[in-house]
Amino acid sequence: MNLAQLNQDYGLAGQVKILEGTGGWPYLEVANTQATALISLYGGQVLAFKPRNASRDLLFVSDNAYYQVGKAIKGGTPICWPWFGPDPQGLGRPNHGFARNRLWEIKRTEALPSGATQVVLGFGDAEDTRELWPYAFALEIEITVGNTLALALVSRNLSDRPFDITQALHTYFTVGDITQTTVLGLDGTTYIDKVDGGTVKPQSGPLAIAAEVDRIYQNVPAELVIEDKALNRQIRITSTGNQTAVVWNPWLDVSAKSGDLTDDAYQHFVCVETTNAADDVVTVPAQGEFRLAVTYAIAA
Ligand SMILES: O=P(O)(O)OC[C@H]1O[C@H](O)[C@H](O)[C@@H](O)[C@@H]1O
Repeated sequence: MNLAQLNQDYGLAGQVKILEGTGGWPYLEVANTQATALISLYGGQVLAFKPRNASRDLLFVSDNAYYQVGKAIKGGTPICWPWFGPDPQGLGRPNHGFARNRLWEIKRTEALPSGATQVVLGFGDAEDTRELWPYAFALEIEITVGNTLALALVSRNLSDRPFDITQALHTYFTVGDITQTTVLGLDGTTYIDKVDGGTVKPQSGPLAIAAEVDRIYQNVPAELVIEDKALNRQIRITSTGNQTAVVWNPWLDVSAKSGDLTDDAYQHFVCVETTNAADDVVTVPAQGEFRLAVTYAIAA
């Protein structure tokens, strides 16, 4: 990949620089008056986002993350697409689909009048995707770096028949101390408990995390909040296009067994994922599109 050419085509003076980074592929370094961010072309994912007035990054990236073609980067904002979780047809295709395991392209970059910077990445079907999933598509992620971080995942169906997808914006949030972290907004919903054989259970009150948590929450509201007492901040998650949200923390045993997590990693992050998961399947009509969007705001 020709970095000089990428910078000429997509660099924005004082806002966007394209550099080669870990793994040997290009990254976009965004810096504007409101925030800084680091975006990897591999996976099409944001690895760092810090508003100018924030003391800690919004996002968590594992110290043991893989930066290897064919593997997912553990941290930031991975994209699970065109399915969430294990292969829905049990054919042995990769967990969470193929979007997080490939290089994306830069589609456009723009300095917005608000002072924020927008970066749009995408990729479409190719021989290897058609072997895994037999549809023509164009997938784009619109990333807006400003006082908040906004993501919109747009799935375009270029085929002449509908397709079904499940998907996730599988974001890893930095927390000061998981034992002093709660997730608000889920009270009164039900969840599929993946650590208890998929039993459906009611949620009552805030979600405190004191063991492995892997849950698909159903009929979630548009706003969820991570309350982080140790860092003395809240992360407000506002989404559209989803009826489900996944909360995941691996806790000690799973962290210790995962090659791309340090043993104590679970203490420092929680995933609150904006999803179309379980029964929240999206059908994208032939030649149609679907938009899943989320905004993350840090509040004191
Ligand atoms: O390790 P990964 O394939 O990245 O998956 C990490 C996690 O993603 C989601 O949160 C799923 O609900 C979990 O079951 C899974 O363990």
